[in-house]
Order: sequence, then structure tokens, then C-alpha cells
Amino acid sequence: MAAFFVASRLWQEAETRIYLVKELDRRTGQGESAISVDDTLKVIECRLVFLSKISMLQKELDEAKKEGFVSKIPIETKGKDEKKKLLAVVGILTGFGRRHNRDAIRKAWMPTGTTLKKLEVEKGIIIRFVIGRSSNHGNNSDGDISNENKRTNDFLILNDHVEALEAQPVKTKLFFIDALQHWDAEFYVKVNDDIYLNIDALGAILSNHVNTPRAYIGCMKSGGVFSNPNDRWYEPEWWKFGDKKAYYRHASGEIFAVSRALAQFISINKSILRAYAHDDVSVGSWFIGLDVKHIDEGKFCCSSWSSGCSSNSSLLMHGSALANSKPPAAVRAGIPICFPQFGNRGSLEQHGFARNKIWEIDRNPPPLHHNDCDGKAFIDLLLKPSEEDMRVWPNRFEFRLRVLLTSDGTLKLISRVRNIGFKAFSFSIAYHTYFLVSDISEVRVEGLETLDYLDNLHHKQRFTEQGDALTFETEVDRVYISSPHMIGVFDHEKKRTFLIRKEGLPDAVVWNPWEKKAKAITDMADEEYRQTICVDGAAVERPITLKPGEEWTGRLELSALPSL
Ligand SMILES: O=P(O)(O)OC[C@H]1O[C@@H](O)[C@H](O)[C@@H](O)[C@@H]1O
Repeated sequence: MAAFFVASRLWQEAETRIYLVKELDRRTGQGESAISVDDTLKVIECRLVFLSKISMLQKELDEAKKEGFVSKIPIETKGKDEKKKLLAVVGILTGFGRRHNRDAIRKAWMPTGTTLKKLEVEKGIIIRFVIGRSSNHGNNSDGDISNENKRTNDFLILNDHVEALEAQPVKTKLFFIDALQHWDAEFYVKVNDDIYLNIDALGAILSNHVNTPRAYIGCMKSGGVFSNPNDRWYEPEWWKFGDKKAYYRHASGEIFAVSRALAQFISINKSILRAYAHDDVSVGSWFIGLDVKHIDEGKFCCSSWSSGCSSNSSLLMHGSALANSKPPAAVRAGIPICFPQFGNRGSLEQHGFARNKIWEIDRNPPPLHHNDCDGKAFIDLLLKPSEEDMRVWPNRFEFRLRVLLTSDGTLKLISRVRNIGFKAFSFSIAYHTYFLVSDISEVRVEGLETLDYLDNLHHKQRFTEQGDALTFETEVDRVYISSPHMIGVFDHEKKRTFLIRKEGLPDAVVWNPWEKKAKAITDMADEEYRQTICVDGAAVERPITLKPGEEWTGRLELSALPSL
């Protein structure tokens, strides 16, 4: 075979040489060429080598395409340059049972309707909820999303993706691929559907990195791999992470951005990119070995008041409140539990008796939902009615409260009230949460716009909130009815947002006593009303009724994030 190749090559060369000599003579009319025949042969040799290299490369390219290493779709450049490139596509990964979260996000930070379009045109930022299909295509869940989208027009539906909790890494991958196909942007940003985002600030951060090649921006972390199946972040393939079981550097999953080049890399290599149990770790793994610029952006460190995003974040514990309070007595600080009555809506003492009691430690609580076990630091408390309580409120109950601090700094309070008596009873409840703010005039509460509220300062009359967001210039004491699951308390001066997430607590109480009332409150210094805002997850307007043996659960989650 090799001999045949050499012989035929020599024959070709001899033939070419004779042809060339004749051709050169003809063109120059001279007996000798200005370029020697040998030189010309070198040029031809070169050309032949090039041609064969090109054909080899073409073959390799075809193979690579088959393997999925390179895109099969030619990258269109024509036409796209004429359009202005977008700054970012923000995908909020959501699910079928998450309608409340979406509504809360629409109310809290995501523009809707024409404002969404305006954001796109003026700031080059596209925002969409990202969702797949149900396993049983066309069922109610898909129909509900289609209907919601007809109204809101703010979804990116991944038709090739089947929704499942464990499929989040694949969904994140598909988001990048789909978003890239739809929009040509500098960055593609993935966010969870339970975070608060300041769009302007996001735009500013991303604009700073437009010229950074292959940027991967997020709250960068590494740390130990969770190898215990009971951990929320359990990684079944923990053994792949070496003896030290430590993650490589990756951006925390709540929010992170990748530049267009990285999104393209993901799109091209989709079939060979490995998905681990969680999307943040998976994305980090895809970039190992690439020349990627990991940008640690502290402002992306959401939901964490422990990991540097807000060093002095805390719930309100005024010095004066602590100094003056002597248990058992209500503290106007922290999170007193108002139970079984809210305010003076009943015959009991103001806010019920639970906040004035010493609760016992519950050493053996009945099991909780696994999502309520994701913190290493927690305490279980138990309140049972005393004889004195039974005299004023003759209902037999057990109130179990788990107070839990998750590893990402979220404070969770999970209440379970069980009727252990023989007759039904009704109760109201509020987590009377005191937040520490820089100055009440710098504070804005979002998520309550357009809602109806009962105004405690006007005989509990019903009004409708008119403003875009709630700001404070005077005393406020209101119960907002049927409020969203998520409410944001913004502190402009501190550039910090408290995020309140609640379940089983349809109402939200907002209270600031203002100057005059503050002076009358013994455990609040005269000026402390300025640093105080209470926003409570509550069930007030419609008390909760429990029949014998029934149990009610209510959850409150508080996190502090930097307002970008
Ligand atoms: O002084 P207390 O009993 O702790 O209550 C403080 C305030 O708590 C709020 O939740 C009520 O809506 C207000 O009416 C009340 O004044």
C-alpha cells in the first residue's frame, strides 16, 4: 500500500514537472523561468499538503460533530451584529407548584407587561420564568402554565425537559442552551424562584464584566462535599471528589451568570456535560480545565447573612428591650409569637398568652418534613396550656416550634399546633418579627401593593393599598389580607433586604409605632422607632380552625440579602 502511494506520487511529480517546464516556457517566452521549477514544485507541494490537511480537518470536524464536541448548527453571525446585543437573559427556574412564588416575584421585583418589554428595549435585559413540561404531556399542570403564560407572557418553556426535582442540573443546562438560541446576549443568568433581585444593580455588575473573556460570576465557594444521605445537599457521587471530599470552586446556585462564550460551550458540549446532584456544582464542574474567569461577586451571596454579604445583619434586639424585659413578659424585639389571639381581636390579653410563657424544650418532637431538617443548628420548643391558660381559653393544644438556622444563614420557624382535646377550636397567630433597619424613612416594603388591608388605626376598616411600595412617614398598623408568600423589606441606606417567605400564613402585619407611641412603650427608647419595622407573617383575618386530632403547620423563613 505504502509502495503504491510513493510510486504514484513520484509519477505525479514527474508528470507535473514536464507540464510545468512546458507551461513556463510558453508563458515567459524564455528558455528559463524567473521562478525555478524546483521552487514552483515546492509551492505546489505546499498547496497539496494544505489541501490534504483541510480534508483531514474536515473529516475530524465531521467526527467531532457526530460526537457532539462542536455545534452542528452553523453559527449565524450575519444579521445578528446588526441588532444591538442584549446585556443579559435572566432565567428564573420555577416549577409547577410555584405559582405563589412567581406572583410574589412579579409583585416584588420583576417587571410585568409593557414594563418587561421596556426593560428589554432600554436596558437589554430579558427576564423569563423557566419551566419544563410535565411527564404526562398536556395534563393540567402544562395547561395551567400555558394559561398563566397567555396572561403574563413571561415564560421560557423548555419543551424537551420533563420537570422533576432531581432534574434541576439538566434544566439549568437546557436553560442556557434555549436562551442562547432565542437571544444573543452578553450574559445568561440563572436564578432561583425564591430570591430577590435588584435588576439595576445586576445590570451594573454585568456591565463591568462585558469585556472579561469567559466570565463566570457568582458567590464563589468550594468546601466539603455532603456525603451523608440526610444532608439537604447530599451528593450521591461524593466519592468522586477525592480523599478530601472537597468541591472545586463553583458559584452558589441561587444566582450566577455565565458569559456568552461559556453558554456556547455548554450548548455545544451538552451531550457530554455531567450532571451531579445539584446544578451549581454541576456547572462548576463543566468549567474545570477551561480558561474561565471565576468572578467572586459578594453581592450574589444571597440568603446568607452569615457568609459576608451583610456582616451586621440581625433581627432587632434593641439594647433597651433586652435590658428592660423580665421573663415571663413580652419582649418588643426578636420574634414574639402572638397566639392564640392577634392584637385585641378577642377576649384574651393583647396578642394572646404564648409570648409571655416560658416554653419547654421538646426533646422528642414528632418527625418533621425533611425540608425542615436542613439545618445543623436548631431547637425544638413546646408550649402546652397551663391551668391558668385553660381558664381563659379552655382548649387543649400542643404548640411545637422548631427554630432552625440553615447552613446558608436562613432562619426558619416552623410551628405545629395540634388539637389534643375533644372539641374544635379556632386561633389567630402572628410571628411578630422586629427587623433592625437604618432609618424607617429609608425603608420600603414590597409585595403588598394593591392588596386590601385592615387598618388598626381606623377601627380595622378595610382599605386598598395604592402605592407602588409601602414607605413610612407616620405611624402604620395594618393587616394586609391574602398577601404573597414572599415579601421584601428594603433598607436603602444599609443596602440590605430582608426577605420574608411564609407558608400557611395568609396575612402580613406591618407596624411602626412612630414617635408618639414609641415614647409610651417602656422597652423601646424614644428614638428606637426609627430603627424598627415589624412585618409579621400571620393568620389574622380568618382564624384557623382545628377539629380534635387535627394539626396546623405554618412556616416563616427570614433571610438577609445585600440589595445590590
Ligand atoms: O405593644 P405590643 O403589645 O407588643 O404590640 C405592638 C403592636 O403590635 C402590632 O402587631 C399591632 O398591630 C399593634 O397594634 C401593636 O401596637
